[in-house]
Amino acid sequence: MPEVTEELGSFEKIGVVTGESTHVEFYFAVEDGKMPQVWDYVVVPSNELIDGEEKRVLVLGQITSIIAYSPGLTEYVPYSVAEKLKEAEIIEPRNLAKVKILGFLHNGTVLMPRRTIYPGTYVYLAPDDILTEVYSYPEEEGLYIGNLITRPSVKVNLTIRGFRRHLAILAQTGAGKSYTAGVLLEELYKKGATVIVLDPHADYVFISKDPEGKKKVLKRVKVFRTSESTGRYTKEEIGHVKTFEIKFADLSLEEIFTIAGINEKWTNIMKAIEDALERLKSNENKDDSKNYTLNDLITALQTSDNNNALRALTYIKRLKKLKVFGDSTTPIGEFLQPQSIAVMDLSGLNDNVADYIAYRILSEAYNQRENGKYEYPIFILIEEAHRFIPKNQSTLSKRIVKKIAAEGRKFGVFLILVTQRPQKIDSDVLSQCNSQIIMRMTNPEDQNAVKKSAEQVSEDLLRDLPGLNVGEAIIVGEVTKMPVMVKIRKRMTKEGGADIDIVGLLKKAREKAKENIDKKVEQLKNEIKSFLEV
Ligand SMILES: Nc1ncnc2c1ncn2[C@@H]1O[C@H](COP(=O)(O)OP(=O)(O)OP(=O)(O)O)[C@@H](O)[C@H]1O
Repeated sequence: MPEVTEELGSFEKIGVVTGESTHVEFYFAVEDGKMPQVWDYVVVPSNELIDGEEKRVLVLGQITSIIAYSPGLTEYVPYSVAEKLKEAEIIEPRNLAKVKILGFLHNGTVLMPRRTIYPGTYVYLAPDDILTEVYSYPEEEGLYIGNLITRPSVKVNLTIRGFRRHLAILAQTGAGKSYTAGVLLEELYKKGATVIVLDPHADYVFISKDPEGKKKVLKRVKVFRTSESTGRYTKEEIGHVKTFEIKFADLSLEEIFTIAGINEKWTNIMKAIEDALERLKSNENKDDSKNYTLNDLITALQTSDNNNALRALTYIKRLKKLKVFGDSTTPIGEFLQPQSIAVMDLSGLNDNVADYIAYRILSEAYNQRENGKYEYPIFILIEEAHRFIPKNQSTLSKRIVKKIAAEGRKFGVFLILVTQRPQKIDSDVLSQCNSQIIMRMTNPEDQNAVKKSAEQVSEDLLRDLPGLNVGEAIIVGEVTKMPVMVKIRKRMTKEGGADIDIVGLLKKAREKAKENIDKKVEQLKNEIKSFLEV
């Protein structure tokens, strides 16, 4: 921001501070003829003590409401008087604007003022170049997410450094969460990130293609599916799809216990399974000692004369429902490549299967970083996060997501959680997300859940949420220097989950219905004709 000198003369003056101010908000009387918009940005000069030195600074604020009134037309003016004032043209409408202070820039960081803005201070519309400076970062770390809602000419960047403390994208359905997450994926890819996407609705399976689905725009994208999964889109529609599978014999004993839901206190059951596996291993010739299948284990338990083996069977049989066991294990290395996006398409799978796959991929990816086997940071995008980390309910993936939320930043594993049900998600994990992209949200319970999870989310901000349009977001937290209201930019890649074209599809349905009737009529005519000919 420029030093505050007389050059403020080139700024557009729009009012004067009036009434009572504090260091967090002030009011100003809007100059006649000026029409600022709610959510637009203003600057006011002020004095601050910085490192023991008095400095003139420009404090940036955002207009949170504008009250229009007329000194003559008070609430209780009867109609007859109001009409006379109007006829005499002495209404004199006035605007009073309320401003929330956002802070001032000092050496690239934002500081909050300690002094109140004095009544009588001139208020200026914040020039574009000041706003651009506030919402930009060096090329290496800035992610271009969109433009200011009130100033489309100002680009808004987020800092990739803010992802160290995880991010949540929260909004009601249809507000534009997946679209926004897609924009983030494009930006993360440009920066060289390794991204794993858990995708229950196949919203990201086209992320490699341009919006028309014709050209490949992101080169290193892989889409995985289990062999039994039918998915939302066909393999031909997506292009290349890789099979994700796990060889049963590759599971450790602990993994078998965990996924079968065997409590660590049930030592007899655990022992029976361990013995059965030992028998399977020793039965096989040495070369294929790791070739036994889940069915082999079930048979081994069934044929055992040990009662505990029969008890174990109930739990082991549950694993059959997982339907991810195949001839080999997809190595985690397939998901972890520098500058790449790996999309695990979970569409069409039931909750338990999706949960197990999420648990397996996240645990392995986390281990790779924890043990220093993979050297680059990993970003994990979890769509429909409430399904994997529900409140008051335990799932396999919840344990590992909680671990990543608490310790991931130490090892360079970062979460991006996407959900339309903030109230249904584990509140510990949500509050570990130090940045939020919040879009339209009208449900008060969801608003409250968001408020509880993030200290930067104020009542003011919650009040604004229902007023956001599709594709507009409020972004708070470590990814931005100051809270910001953004119109998310256009995607350069194809969406998977775009809203269906109801009008177009219904038109096709009518045409199809007519075609069916015409066919039927034609058929009847032919039948009558052949009947008459007989
Ligand atoms: N920034 C944007 N620019 C243009 N169109 C957008 C934008 N954001 C969202 N849309 C459109 O709005 C519709 C809903 O978006 P999206 O599917 O991302 O919403 P969602 O919040 O993820 O919904 P759901 O919870 O149902 O998955 C889509 O058709 C999408 O194309």
